[in-house]
Amino acid sequence: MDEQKVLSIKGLLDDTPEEYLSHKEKYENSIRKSVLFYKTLHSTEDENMSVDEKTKLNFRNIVTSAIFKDNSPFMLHNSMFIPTIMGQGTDEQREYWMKRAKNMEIIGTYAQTELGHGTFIRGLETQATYDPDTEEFVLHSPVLSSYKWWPGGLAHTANYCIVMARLYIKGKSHGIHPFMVQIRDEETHMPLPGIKLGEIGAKLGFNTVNNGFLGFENHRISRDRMLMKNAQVLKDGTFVAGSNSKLTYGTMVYVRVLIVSNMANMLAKAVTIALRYSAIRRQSQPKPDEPEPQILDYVTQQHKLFIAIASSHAFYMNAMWLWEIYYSVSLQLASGKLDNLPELHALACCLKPLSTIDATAMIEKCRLACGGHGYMLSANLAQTYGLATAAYTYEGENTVLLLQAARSLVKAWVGHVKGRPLKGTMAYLAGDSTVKAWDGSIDGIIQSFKVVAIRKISSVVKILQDYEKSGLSPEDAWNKASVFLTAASEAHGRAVLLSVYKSEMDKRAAVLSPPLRKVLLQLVDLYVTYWALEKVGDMLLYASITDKDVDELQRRYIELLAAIRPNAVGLVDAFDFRDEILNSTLGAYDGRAYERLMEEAMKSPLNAEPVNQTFHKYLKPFMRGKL
Ligand SMILES: CCCCCCCC/C=C\CCCCCCC/C=C/C(=O)SCCNC(=O)CCNC(=O)[C@H](O)C(C)(C)COP(=O)(O)OP(=O)(O)OC[C@H]1O[C@@H](n2cnc3c(N)ncnc32)[C@H](O)[C@@H]1OP(=O)(O)O
Ligand SMILES: Cc1cc2nc3c(=O)[nH]c(=O)nc-3n(C[C@H](O)[C@H](O)[C@H](O)COP(=O)(O)OP(=O)(O)OC[C@H]3O[C@@H](n4cnc5c(N)ncnc54)[C@H](O)[C@@H]3O)c2cc1C
Repeated sequence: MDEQKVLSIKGLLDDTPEEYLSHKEKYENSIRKSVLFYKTLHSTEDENMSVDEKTKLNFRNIVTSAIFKDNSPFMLHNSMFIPTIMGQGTDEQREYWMKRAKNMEIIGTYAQTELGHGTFIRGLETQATYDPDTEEFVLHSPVLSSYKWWPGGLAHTANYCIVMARLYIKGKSHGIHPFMVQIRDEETHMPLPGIKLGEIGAKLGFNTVNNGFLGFENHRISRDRMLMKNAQVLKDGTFVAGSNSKLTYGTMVYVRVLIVSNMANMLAKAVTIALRYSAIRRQSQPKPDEPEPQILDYVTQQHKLFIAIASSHAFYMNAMWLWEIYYSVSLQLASGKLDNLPELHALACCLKPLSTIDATAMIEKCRLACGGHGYMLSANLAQTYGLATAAYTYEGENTVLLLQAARSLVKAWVGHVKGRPLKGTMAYLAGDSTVKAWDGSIDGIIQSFKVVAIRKISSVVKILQDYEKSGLSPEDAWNKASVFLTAASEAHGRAVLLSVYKSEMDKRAAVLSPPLRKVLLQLVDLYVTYWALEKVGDMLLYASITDKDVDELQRRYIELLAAIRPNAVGLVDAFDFRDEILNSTLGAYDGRAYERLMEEAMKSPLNAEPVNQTFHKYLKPFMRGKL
């Protein structure tokens, strides 16, 4: 990614901090910058790109979107509108729409969630009724709850959008399908007739993404606006179903994979800020005859921050591994081979939740590790948290996705018990389900996490079966057991995260210099040891760990923190974020945090004058008893 080129764009960086702009000004400023950015670095994914190039592009989009401190109103254009055209359009539709979308002749978004439904896609109420007489679809929002609600860029930015709507033909519902809908006039940008648009209001974050609402009043579109790669409606209204109704959910799988790499990037940003600040901040005097130490020398500070470095590496390695699987399954789907789609879906339903749960918690921990200055918006930690925590919810709320993964794990386990072979990332479920004696090596601990997953999956299946034997319906049994179903999915996800991180690092270790290999493998060791201590209950229950082993693990963990300390600043410098991307008074490379805090403070509009006009208008009369 040519950051120099991006950062050389005049006007891209803010003179007035966004914090002091109004809600409306923030949006307008973000549009201004997005246009500048795209004009200079306009690039989108090309279907002929190699896996590596595609992944770099996704990373590039993620990194560049960081410039905005919040996300761009163009975000959905890149991350969902274009991927949906690519994944759901016929060759002809792709040919036409990809050209317009890539050239930014049109700006799109992805409108699926409604005021009344987000998780339950099969409950979406927006109607697309086929009229064979005119060969058109009539889009209609029958009730308020059917209004599209949330899509990024929908309010004032996009002039087209993918609408996920329920298809009706001759009164019969044929499920949810994607429709390309023009929502604003390309010249005037006015909403088209029968279309109501607006903004949903201020949020915890994402305040420049222009999330909006969309309602239809019998709005007509031509038949060729249904994206018909996976299912078709013929002129006479004949419906031709796709090979798998879930193929229309394909964009969500893509974004879930993208989110894992995005979490690696977000966490890397936050720990760079917090760790650099911890290297310059001195506080307290544990040794009376010595100067105040860097707070980075407090082991508790190392405990808060070093796991974030290792986790960012772990998410990155898992994301690159998952991208390979995504692209190979996508190629298989293109040739009609569907049998690896369930595994990809299950993996994305584990890794998206775990990476967002961990990243959100660790970004907040990075903020908390910076004391009062971490609470300043100019530190850019709160905003980073706001962006990350949104990913807990969007693209499939985490609980819901973990339950989806549990569906696959339960099916795999029941099949295994009946003698059906297990494959891919679930093959280990056929392995040994006991740990005779604790093995504290990295591979031994990873094996213990696999045993924990096996035991949690097998025990929750037993709970389900007992409930069903007692007369409960499968649905009620499932709901009753759902807390432990999500726990089983989390255990599987942990086992995958750990084993992929280790194996991907091992692959790379061979080409690393010995000093670099040593440091990176220390991070793997730290990650595995940290999680063994975090999940010590599971280790006691299922992995034969003794109190002596725990004591040994704790000492190893402390030694690892000490071993990593000398390289800690180098490890975050290696993320190679430029100051403009970090956008943080605390994280700048030169370490001049106090000067930057003061510089940013002086940009507050309140500091433009020594006495604010409210003194004469309110305070003085009030203090003189005259109000
Ligand atoms: C200028 C700079 C610009 C920079 C631009 C780029 C910046 C990029 C930065 C960051 C990257 C990320 C940013 C993305 C931003 C996104 C914003 C948010 C968008 C959204 O949120 S879009 C809406 C997302 N909504 C959801 O995800 C809804 C979640 N719900 C569901 O997915 C489904 O309802 C469900 C899966 C929970 C249930 O579906 P359903 O009821 O139909 O199915 P079930 O009965 O449960 O299962 C049946 C069966 O189907 C299988 N199944 C389900 N889903 C899938 C799937 N997706 N693929 C394959 N198979 C699937 C399921 O396993 C069952 O199988 P079995 O019967 O068990 O065999
Ligand atoms: C910042 C942001 C950006 C977004 N951008 C877009 C966008 O561009 N396009 C778009 O279409 N959507 C977008 N969304 C919407 C997002 O996809 C939905 O918010 C998400 O799918 C969750 O749906 P919901 O909000 O309706 O919550 P609900 O589905 O109502 O869920 C609410 C809560 O109920 C519980 N719950 C729900 N279902 C189950 C279940 N089956 N089992 C157990 N518990 C359950 C969970 O605790 C869940 O958190 C965005 C959301 C956010 C926050």
